[in-house]
Amino acid sequence: MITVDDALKHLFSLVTPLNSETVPLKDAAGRVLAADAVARRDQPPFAASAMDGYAVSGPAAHPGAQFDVIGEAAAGHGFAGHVRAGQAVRIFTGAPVPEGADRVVIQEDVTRDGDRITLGDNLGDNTHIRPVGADFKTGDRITAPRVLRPADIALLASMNIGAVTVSRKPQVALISTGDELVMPGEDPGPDQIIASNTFGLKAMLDGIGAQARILPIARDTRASLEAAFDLARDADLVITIGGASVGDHDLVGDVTESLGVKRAFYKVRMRPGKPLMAGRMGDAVMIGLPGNPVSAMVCGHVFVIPVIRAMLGLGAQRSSRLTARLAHDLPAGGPREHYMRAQVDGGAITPASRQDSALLSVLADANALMIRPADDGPRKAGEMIEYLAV
Ligand SMILES: Nc1nc2c(c(=O)[nH]1)N[C@H]1C(S)=C(S)[C@@H](COP(=O)(O)OP(=O)(O)OC[C@H]3O[C@@H](n4cnc5c(N)ncnc54)[C@H](O)[C@@H]3O)O[C@H]1N2
Ligand code: MOO
Repeated sequence: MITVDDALKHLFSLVTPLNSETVPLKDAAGRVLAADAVARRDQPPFAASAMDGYAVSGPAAHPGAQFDVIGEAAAGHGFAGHVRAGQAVRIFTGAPVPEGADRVVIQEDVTRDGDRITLGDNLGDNTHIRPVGADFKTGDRITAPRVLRPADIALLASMNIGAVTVSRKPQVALISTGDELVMPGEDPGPDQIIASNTFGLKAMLDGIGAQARILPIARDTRASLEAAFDLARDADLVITIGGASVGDHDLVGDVTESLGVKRAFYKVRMRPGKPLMAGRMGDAVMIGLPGNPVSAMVCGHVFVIPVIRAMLGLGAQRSSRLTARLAHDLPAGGPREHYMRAQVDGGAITPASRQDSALLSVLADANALMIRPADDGPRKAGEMIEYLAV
């Protein structure tokens, strides 16, 4: 059995980052920017008023000063003339500040009588003008790689970038294996249960920028499993679930081997998730996840998410760990690195009382996988311990 870190290293060595494609900006949220985006203009492109008021020459703006209003500047419609001594231009938020003016006095500080204004007593120092390029300048860059968040999309739009270069979405084929499984919504026989793992994993992987496809369930025969692999031919990542252990009906290892998969490893010193395997299947990475539902989801967090991120060009890094304070004492741990379903609340972490890897309800109640290193000694309440947020 190898360690989690070594298994991850093997997995990363199987990954080649995917190529890129160009997508319209409106479809780019959550995608990974694959080439720097370069601003095509200054923003604002002109000195702009930040408030509704009157544009005047700054030095003349003192309490009681009077000006003649000679025109108007609105957003989208600037004032063409020049503002001279004793003159003001009515101005609105977002409008270009006219030539000769370098200050906007907000309308709350002005009394207007016909076309004449008088400034009030509390003018302050703020010019209420946003200089050219205050937000960004032509040539400013958003650097790749970067997962595009809504704020990035708004910034790209403002830079007048209508389409962006992003990493292609990893295509993932998810194959459940086992005669006991039926799809959600179907009518299970007395010895059957519902396939849950492919659904949980699709949700997890689609959520980080992959495109996962749930294939028909492979039955416990070589022919059925081979047919499923055939359907997965164009995937970047082929994931099987179940059939990975040592039972008589656990066929994934045998079948993948006969299909030419060179196994990079089998079995990891972790709990849950021990019977994990991985290798290369043609151009694709193949990962065989254990069937127990919590094991499959934990392996998704620990291994599959980092693999997808590496394919997206985000680097070869394990999932980021946080730390929390143990809420109570723990007895010594076991020989495998243990990802315990846990609750983090106000900085304190409490592992669930039941840790059986079949219990999806416990996983759904958890917001953390608390990580106990292999052969961990007893722990005291208050000690800091690492976890993955889930
Ligand atoms: N003698 C031993 N038995 C087992 C060992 C072992 O070392 N020696 N390891 C145990 C561990 S740990 C795990 S994890 C399981 C994993 O076994 P498999 O990967 O072969 O998984 P299956 O036997 O096919 O299924 C296990 C369990 O999970 C259910 N299952 C499978 N696929 C799905 C799915 N898509 N959705 C929902 N549930 C699924 C399946 O019905 C079984 O109940 O082996 C232990 N045994
Ligand atoms: O490793 Mo199994 O995955 O402990 O349940």
